[in-house]
This record gives sequence, C-alpha cells and structure tokens, in this order.
Amino acid sequence: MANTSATSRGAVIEVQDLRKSYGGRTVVDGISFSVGEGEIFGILGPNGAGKTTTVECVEGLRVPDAGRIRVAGLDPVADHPALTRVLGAQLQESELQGKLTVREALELYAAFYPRPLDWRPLAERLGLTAKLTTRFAKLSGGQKQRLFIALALIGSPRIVVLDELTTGLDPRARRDTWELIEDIREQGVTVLLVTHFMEEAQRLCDRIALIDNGRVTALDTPRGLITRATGSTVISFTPSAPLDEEELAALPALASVAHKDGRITLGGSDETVNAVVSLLARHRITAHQLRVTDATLDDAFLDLTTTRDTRTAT
Ligand SMILES: Nc1ncnc2c1ncn2[C@@H]1O[C@H](COP(=O)(O)OP(=O)(O)OP(=O)(O)O)[C@@H](O)[C@H]1O
Repeated sequence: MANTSATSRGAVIEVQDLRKSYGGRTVVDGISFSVGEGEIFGILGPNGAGKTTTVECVEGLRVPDAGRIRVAGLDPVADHPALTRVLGAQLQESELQGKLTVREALELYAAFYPRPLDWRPLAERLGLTAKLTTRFAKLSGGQKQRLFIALALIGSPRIVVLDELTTGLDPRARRDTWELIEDIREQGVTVLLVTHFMEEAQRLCDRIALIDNGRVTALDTPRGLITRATGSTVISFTPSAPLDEEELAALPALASVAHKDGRITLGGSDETVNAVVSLLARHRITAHQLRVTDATLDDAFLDLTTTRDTRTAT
C-alpha cells in the first residue's frame, strides 16, 4: 500500500496495527497510519467502518485491544492527562450542560489551558458572537457544532481531532469553517479529520486513509486516490448509436467504463478524451451531452469502498 507513513516533517500521530472488538465483533482490524506534524490527515469510510473508534483510541477515550498508538510521543491511555494539554478534540453534544451559555462554555474551556486563544475572535470567526448569552440547550444543531469546533481549538492545541467537522452546518458556515481550518494549518497545527464530505476532504486534506470494514483499504493524497480509482478525467456522453465494447475497452489510459440509461461514463486521462473523440468521428457517431470533467473524490470513494453498515450495533 502506498504512502502509509508521515512526511519528512516527522510523525506526530503514529498508529500501528490497532485492533478493537466489541462483544467479540472486530470493528478495527489492524489499522496503521502516521500523521506528520502540520499535516491535515483525513479518515474517510462508509458508516460503521471503524473511523470514530479509531480516532477515539487516538484521543485516549477508548482502550485498544491491541496495537500501539503514540500522539506527540505520548500513550493516549497511560499519559492521558499530558495528552489533553496538546490535543484538542471536538466534543459530543452530551458533554455540555444545557444551562451553560456559549460565553460561559468558552470561558470555562479557556481556563483549562495554559495558553488559550482569545475566545472573542474565535467566536466571531465561527459566527457565535450573537449567541454568546444563549444557553447551550437553546442552540440549533449547527450552532452547537460551531461551539464544539471553538472548544476544540480554544486551548491552542498542537493536534486537533475533528470528527464530522461540518455535519449539520449550512453551506456558508461550512465554507467559513474550512477557511478556519486552513488558517490553523498555516500555524502548524496537525489535524486528524473524520468526514463524510468528499469536497471537504479534497479541499482540506494532505492525505486520506480510506477505512472499510475496520481496515485501511487505501492511503494516499486526494489526487492519488482519485487517479488510482477513476483516472484524472471523467468523460460522459450519450452516443447516437451503440459503440463496440472491445473498442471502448482498448482506449488508452482507460481506468473505468460504466453504462447507465444509454449513457457511457469513462474514467481516464486527456489521452482517453482525444481517443474517444477520434473513435466517435471514425464511426460517425454523435456524442450527445458530452461532458469532460475532473474526477472527484466522490468517484474514488464509490470505487474504493464496498461496504454498507450491515453490521448490527450492540
Ligand atoms: N461502544 C460500542 N459498543 C458496541 N459496538 C460499538 C460501540 N461503538 C461502536 N460500535 C460499533 O462498531 C462499529 C464501528 O463504529 P464506528 O463508530 O467506529 O464507525 P464509523 O466509521 O465512525 O461510523 P459512522 O460513519 O457511521 O460514524 C459499528 O458497527 C458500531 O455499531
């Protein structure tokens, strides 16, 4: 497998052969990866793949059955008090008192850390300024989410773990949050990001581990994953007459072929585009609604993952 180790900047998170079972059912089955200092490392995968279990082991919130984890040189379980000084984590909803106001939560969490950020500009960036006196229980889902992001960052952590960073945020808030994460990266903070949003992963992540059925099935840069799965370019069209399958399969640099409702979608490269245009011209076939687009992580995700959440929760 390509690229499982961190960059030359040195690993700040190391996960080796992590295993975790619940009630005899293995949900993390030998996961390994390392994250370089200052890197944004994404974890992607279908529902139930083992992503949250993995990051919660990194945070020291779950105890692995086997494997070795080091975060800034610390064992997340044995060195948990020291870990909380270098690692910020997005909280789950239930961890905040409903009566706490946004301002009180920010001040309280800032007081836990030796070098907290000034919470006012952070609240401003996250669109929380108008909600400072609102109690937690009265916030909308998206506003709670923004508060959790603020609380993850307020301690000025060296490493931050964000599980479903922008789930529940409206498109504007999502984009503002992405800009905030990019600013944090500029300051050298390492980010471990679990997400279901391909656009988010493609924009923010330096590298991505695809997890499926408790294993890392691919680990690469977003571009590397896309190219591996579908090629760099997607060509789709509806031909005016049937095309010969063998001729299609022989197109240069072809990575994938799909047929749906009379429409053909090819994954490949610029070379494939030129060849398919020549092929159509040779046979005097017209390509209706011809579209040539860059391949996306969505295409790669569908190609590289297989499971649905078919397991029963216990
Ligand atoms: N405390 C627990 N006890 C029993 N089973 C659990 C527990 N936590 C998680 N699981 C199960 O382990 C599997 C992996 O869960 P996990 O939350 O790590 O997946 P995930 O990849 O984060 O999924 P999602 O994308 O849906 O959040 C799931 O089938 C889940 O039901």
